[in-house]
Amino acid sequence: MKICIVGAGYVGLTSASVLADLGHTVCCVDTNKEKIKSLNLGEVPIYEPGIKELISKNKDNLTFSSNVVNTISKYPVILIAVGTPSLPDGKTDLTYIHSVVDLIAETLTSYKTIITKSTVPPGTNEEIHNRLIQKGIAPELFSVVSNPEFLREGSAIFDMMNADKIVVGMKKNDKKSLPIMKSIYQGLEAPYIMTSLSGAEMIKYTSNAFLATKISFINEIARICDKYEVNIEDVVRGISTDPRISPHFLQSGLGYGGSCFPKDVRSLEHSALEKNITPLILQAIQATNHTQVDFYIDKLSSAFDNLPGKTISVLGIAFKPNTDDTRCSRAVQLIDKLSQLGCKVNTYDPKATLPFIGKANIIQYTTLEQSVTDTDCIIIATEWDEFRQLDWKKIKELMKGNVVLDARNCIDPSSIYELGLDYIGVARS
Ligand SMILES: NC(=O)C1=CN([C@@H]2O[C@H](COP(=O)(O)OP(=O)(O)OC[C@H]3O[C@@H](n4cnc5c(N)ncnc54)[C@H](O)[C@@H]3O)[C@@H](O)[C@H]2O)C=CC1
Ligand SMILES: O=C(O)[C@H]1O[C@H](OP(=O)(O)OP(=O)(O)OC[C@H]2O[C@@H](n3ccc(=O)[nH]c3=O)[C@H](O)[C@@H]2O)[C@H](O)[C@@H](O)[C@@H]1O
Repeated sequence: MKICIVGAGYVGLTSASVLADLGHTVCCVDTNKEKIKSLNLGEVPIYEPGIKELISKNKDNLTFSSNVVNTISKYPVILIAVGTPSLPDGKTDLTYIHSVVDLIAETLTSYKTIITKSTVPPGTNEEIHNRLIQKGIAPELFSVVSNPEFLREGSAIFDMMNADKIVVGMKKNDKKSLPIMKSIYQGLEAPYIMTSLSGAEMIKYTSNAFLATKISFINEIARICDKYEVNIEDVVRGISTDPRISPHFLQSGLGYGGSCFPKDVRSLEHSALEKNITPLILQAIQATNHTQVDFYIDKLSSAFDNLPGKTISVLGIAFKPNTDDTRCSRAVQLIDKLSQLGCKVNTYDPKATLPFIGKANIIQYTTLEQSVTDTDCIIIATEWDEFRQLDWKKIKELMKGNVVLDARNCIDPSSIYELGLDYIGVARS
């Protein structure tokens, strides 16, 4: 099958490499000429384990182009994977989606299956269908399919190849799209969840909102445990043998970040408010998440007579391990807040780069050793394996002070205490 993937971001590139690996002829297009140029030179503009190798393995049937119109016009299957960021009021910005749909409308002369993989609010795919009709495209010339994506950054290839489901939303009278979707994903052993266009959109938002709920819930419980000197890990162990609860997504820490949970929970709140539903739980999830970084800074302040002026090494910049993505990273927010408080911040990340430059009291180092040297305190802000396995004896020799704040509950407090360092965590008694 010939598939054009629109958008060479995390989802577009993962889809392109996986679908090419499944044997399809794939062209991935993007308006960002620099991105396409580097992809055509064999470079991959994002860090995602395994993606470079998979692109290279499938180079015979995977191409990249910045000629979006030309490619869209030639391919019968268009998979849209462009960004859907938040507007200031939380509503989803559909500008990129609309511009792709308009390009499809301009060039459509033979039947196309238009698949929306980007996360879009309930009602969007119906709007896409109506937009094409309003532009004079005959309904028998196209089908719109909602096919949301559930991969995680850092394990994107694995997640797509081992999907636990393939959600397909279609219009009631659509008889053509299901066989096309099944042949696109032929080779993946995942159950199909069939629903309406808006049903598929709601499944995606509900999934992300539910996962974000688990995180904010456990962070709130950790705050209570902290006051009663109870170890949060004991509590999680104690509840998670119950299959109704499960052990997943109950890691307390700085809170959720990334390009999706913050924007998608806000977007779902916005969709609810538009229909006069007050989404109290969605609002509470966000309120807890927004105050997590401050909660950790308060904990840190209690370890010093005067926090401003101290030199702090923040280990981790990415919003989670195994990615270079810093969008809505809690680590970045922590770095920014500490610098605003008057601390000197050294930072280091194995893959990610600070999204801002030129702040006098923030320095990103290229080695961990440089970042921790002569610091009063070390904060683990992203739980990269490299930070879980630190040689704390060596680190202690490099540091000036003796405080370690584990903001991701990823190190064993006893290994820190043994060396005479002070371990600070939330609910890690
Ligand atoms: N990042 C993730 O882990 C996941 C993201 N999603 C959803 O997938 C969508 C894409 O997310 P990411 O891949 O992270 O986005 P991204 O921001 O990494 O990439 C989007 C790409 O689309 C390109 N683009 C924008 N307008 C275009 C146009 N008119 N024609 C061609 N290319 C265009 C941009 O230049 C950019 O390279 C979003 O809706 C997101 O919510 C869903 C599941 C996982
Ligand atoms: O729609 C999306 O974009 C994707 O959003 C998340 O994937 P992702 O953002 O890549 O990463 P997660 O592993 O879900 O982590 C999100 C945030 O939650 C935090 N988190 C995660 C798990 C946990 O137990 N505790 C916790 O604080 C992470 O540190 C990170 O900041 C979902 O897990 C994917 O299923 C979904 O496809």
